[in-house]
Amino acid sequence: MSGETHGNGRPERPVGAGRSGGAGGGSPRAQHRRGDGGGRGRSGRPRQERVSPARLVAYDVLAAVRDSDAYANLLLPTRIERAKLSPADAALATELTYGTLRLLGRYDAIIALAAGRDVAAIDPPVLDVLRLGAHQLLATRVPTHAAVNESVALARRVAPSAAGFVNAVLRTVSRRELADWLELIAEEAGSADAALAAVHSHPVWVIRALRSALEREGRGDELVALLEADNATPRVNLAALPGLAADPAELGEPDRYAPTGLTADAPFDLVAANEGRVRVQDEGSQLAALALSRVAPVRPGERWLDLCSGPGGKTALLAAEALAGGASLVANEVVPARAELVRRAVAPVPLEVAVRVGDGRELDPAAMGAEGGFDRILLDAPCTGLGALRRRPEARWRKSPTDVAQLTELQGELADAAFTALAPGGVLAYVTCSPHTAETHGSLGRALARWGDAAEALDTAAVVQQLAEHPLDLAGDGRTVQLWPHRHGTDAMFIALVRKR
Ligand SMILES: C[S@@+](CC[C@H](N)C(=O)[O-])C[C@H]1O[C@@H](n2cnc3c(N)ncnc32)[C@H](O)[C@@H]1O
Repeated sequence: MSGETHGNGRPERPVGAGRSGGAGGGSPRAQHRRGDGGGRGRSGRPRQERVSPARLVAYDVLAAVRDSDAYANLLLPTRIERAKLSPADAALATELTYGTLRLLGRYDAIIALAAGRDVAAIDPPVLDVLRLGAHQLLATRVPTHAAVNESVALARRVAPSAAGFVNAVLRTVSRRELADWLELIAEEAGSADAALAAVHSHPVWVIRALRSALEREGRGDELVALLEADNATPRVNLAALPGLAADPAELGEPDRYAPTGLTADAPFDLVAANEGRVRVQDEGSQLAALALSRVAPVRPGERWLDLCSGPGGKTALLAAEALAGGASLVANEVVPARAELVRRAVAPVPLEVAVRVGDGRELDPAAMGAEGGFDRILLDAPCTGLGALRRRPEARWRKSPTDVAQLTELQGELADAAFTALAPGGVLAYVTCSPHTAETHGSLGRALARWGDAAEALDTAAVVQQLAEHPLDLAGDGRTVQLWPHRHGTDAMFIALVRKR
């Protein structure tokens, strides 16, 4: 990790001195005027130095995330393919992109100190070059000279007149170890939460939401472990569709909890060889789908609904379970492109899964082939996704508390529609990939209050413990299950099973 090869001397002057002057002196715009970005050849034209293709791809994705709200996990693979990167370069591009996006809050605090100015005063393309450079210097084994020189060369391409500024800021960054910088940015922060936010690179409101979710379990002291887990690269976890693929133990290393889950040395080869019957899927997502399919033995002819199914990861697992038990399955999704992904996800399962494109709040079970209602409904509700921050590196910077208010309203409406569409005796699984208590206990608790005696909260923990391969360390009264990245190695999935009386 950090500090193995880069210089660790002291800065030539205290970082605080940068407050007035900062590295490189003057604003990047002033440098544009002075032209101390250098980088002109004899012809007077800007020099085009070679930048490694991996760094170009990483910069390209950061720029698209910034300018076009792109999703790094969707864009990166296509950019890697287009640039024909070797496996080693693809791994570097992935590390640089994901690492920089996850730790962007930390790097911005460091860059602000090193540059002596707020990052808002730095042109966005220049800032992205600095963030990429800071990540290489502070979190990778890239040698200092390579990290700085490549960043300066990149700056010459995307913001030529700021090359000198980039050089100066990154040289300042390189003069301290990561631990020193973390101490400094914590000291500079205005409050304890702001210090946690800067050091662990999460927005303050997310830190508070995660703390409150942990404190609800009496485990507030696990906050830092959770923040660290959010910043780590998650393992590539697979699901072997039961009855359609070989057992996890035959394919690789079985997961600790999900009976369908595994890891493998060459996961993508395994996925390709199994043509959709082995899929990439978080272990917690598998447990959520299985909690519904295994809450009780399946009676042949049962009718199941996956209400918010795109892109279809849980639908595929439910489809395999429905096929084995003789149930039917309808998948609903409001976004047509995501419904198409659901169709692709279920294609390898030899079960006729009807995929409906529509708003889950407007359901007519009879028109969907379930006269009298569905026997099992999965509501994997749209949510902030705060439980999957390791997987969606830019997500933490895109969400805001306003989203929570809008989403909890939608969650309540979808839950009411799902409960109405249940047959008497039917079971609803309310699931979020967020541990935010407003989206978990808040949305669920209000729904249960509305449904009154018609609803019975089941012992979800007992169901999940029963199906898991090893006992899970769970908190709470059993009516809900909250999984955690730092405790279970899964996304922070929330699962609650409710029966309609
Ligand atoms: C958390 S994701 C579901 C993930 C999915 N279960 C899986 O495992 O792949 C929530 C989905 O709900 C969809 N959605 C949002 N609002 C909806 C609505 N009103 N009706 C139906 N689906 C909706 C979103 O487009 C998104 O695909």
